[in-house]
Amino acid sequence: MSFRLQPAPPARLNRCQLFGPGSRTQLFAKMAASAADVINLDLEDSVAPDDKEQARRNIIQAIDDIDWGNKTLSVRINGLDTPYWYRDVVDLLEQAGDRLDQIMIPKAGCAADIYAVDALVTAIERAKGRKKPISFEVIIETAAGISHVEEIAASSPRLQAMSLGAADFAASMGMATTGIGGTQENYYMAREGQKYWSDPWHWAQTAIVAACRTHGVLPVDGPFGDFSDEDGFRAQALRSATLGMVGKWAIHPSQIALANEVFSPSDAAVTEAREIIAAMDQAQKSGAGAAVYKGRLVDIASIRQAEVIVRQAEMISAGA
Ligand SMILES: CC(C)(COP(=O)(O)OP(=O)(O)OC[C@H]1O[C@@H](n2cnc3c(N)ncnc32)[C@H](O)[C@@H]1OP(=O)(O)O)[C@@H](O)C(=O)NCCC(=O)NCCSC(=O)C[C@H](O)C(=O)O
Ligand SMILES: [Mg+2]
Repeated sequence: MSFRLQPAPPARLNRCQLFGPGSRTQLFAKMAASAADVINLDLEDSVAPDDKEQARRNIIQAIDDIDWGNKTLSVRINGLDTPYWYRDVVDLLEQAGDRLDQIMIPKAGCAADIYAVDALVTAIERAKGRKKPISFEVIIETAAGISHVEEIAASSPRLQAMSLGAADFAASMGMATTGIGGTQENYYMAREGQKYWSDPWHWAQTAIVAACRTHGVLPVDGPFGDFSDEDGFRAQALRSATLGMVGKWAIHPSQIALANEVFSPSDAAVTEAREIIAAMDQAQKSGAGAAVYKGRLVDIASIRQAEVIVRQAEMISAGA
């Protein structure tokens, strides 16, 4: 381990982030009653320009009026290249109550983007005497964002989570696809007449996970566009979880249970993790640095892997 220790990410559940447009008020109570860990009320791309001001008012009212339970409540503001974002921040921070937990900054391109929002939020919090500091989450969804992913992850102590936004990412990168997440028809290897599909999002996801883990931020997989494709969503989510991401967005209620299932360790995985920790405990007591568990090597690194699973299980049972 480096002299500089890897910071722990925020100890909260982030298995599913459910999105809904700020202009569709009839969805808000359904979102609050859902099984998602995080709610994202949207002011950005799911809201038409003519509806932006009304959507902002809807969200400010709903933050105070609706019982959001113990969910993390986040609002996605407009991008810093638009005329809307500063008013989103000012109105939210000046008019919404303390139930608002987080602001999501889309299309983050460099650390200075987060610095700008932080400066504005900090000034309003002080001026208004807001007691609870607002946290941030960002979306990496541009070529600039992925190029500067590490400086963005390190940009502010307010930053808790970072998502990959596959739709805008594909557009910004000039990728030859209109798909949002998942394997793509033309992204394959060919061998002996057979096609083997690969994952075009893999490298961006691993870059995000590495940046997040370096700076104690939660790495999250973004949207999967085809909400009628359960198998496709599950496969994408399983790949993300395997790479170290902690959760995934849902753009439709049908995706919530799938995300919760994939990003919650199974009972068997938790039992195995506890057994590995116990096996290593025994080994260390007898002076050994490694042990054999179910015919395979486990060592001190296995304890750290197992502890990730046990910690996640403990958070789930504490939140249940
Ligand atoms: C995608 C939708 C527009 C579909 O809406 P709708 O046609 O109403 O769906 P259904 O008729 O199938 O709905 C069934 C019931 O579920 C309720 N519902 C629908 N959506 C939600 C929701 N988001 N939260 C809670 N409940 C929801 C309906 O009201 C029906 O209820 P009932 O009648 O009582 O049975 C819609 O789902 C939607 O608007 N989704 C969110 C879209 C969104 O926010 N997009 C932004 C995030 S993705 C993005 O921005 C891309 C990213 O930035 C990137 O670049 O990658
Ligand atoms: Mg986007």
